[in-house]
Amino acid sequence: MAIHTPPIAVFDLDGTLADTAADLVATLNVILAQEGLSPLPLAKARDMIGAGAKALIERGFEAAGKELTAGHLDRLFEQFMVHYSENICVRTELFPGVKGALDRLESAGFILAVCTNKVEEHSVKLLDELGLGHRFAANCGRDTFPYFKPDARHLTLTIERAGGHPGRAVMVGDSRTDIVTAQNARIPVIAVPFGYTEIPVHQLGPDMVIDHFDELFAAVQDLMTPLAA
Ligand SMILES: O=C(O)COP(=O)(O)O
Ligand SMILES: [Mg+2]
Repeated sequence: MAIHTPPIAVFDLDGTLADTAADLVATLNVILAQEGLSPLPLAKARDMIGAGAKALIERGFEAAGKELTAGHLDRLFEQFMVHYSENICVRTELFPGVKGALDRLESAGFILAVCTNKVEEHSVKLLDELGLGHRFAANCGRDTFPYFKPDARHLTLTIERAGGHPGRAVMVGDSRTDIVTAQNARIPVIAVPFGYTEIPVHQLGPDMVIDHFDELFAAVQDLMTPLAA
């Protein structure tokens, strides 16, 4: 690795940078209603987020007691993507402290990137609407590469595209998918406990858990100091 390679922090999007559940579940409920099924409460459906929109539809229909054929799922997925794109930032908000934490990392010379199982177009659109579009050197979705989380290459290729190096990287995420991805890539991972996961994140083996973004910089420093030494 070049001695001057700047450190990089890679963020998951849904449940990590932004609380997207209300808008994702609202779209899911439009699709369920269209199929004659009752809406799912937000509290029940939020933990179904994290493996992409298709998985969310599958999990939603399973919870509503209806099986889908592959063709039917594909058609509903198309409809979901159109409706969600038009309603991507109605109730979605950044989690507290995100902007300050990004500022802190940037002023310490970190490259910032996003690695999400949202499709890239939606990730770009949402981060623009949240006023963060310009902050990330790479914004890589489920369809950016032929690989997606938990495949380590989604993360390592995001790092490469952003101009970073896996040996000077840290991942921040909210789910088992993120933790496994980072572990597969041998990159340290910090978990946030306020995202979308049925199993509490501290039980999923992250290197650290932070309760608020105000704690991120210190956690990153702790994890990366030995790497930088
Ligand atoms: O499930 C999704 O839509 C994407 O989730 P992620 O941003 O947590 O990877
Ligand atoms: Mg997530």
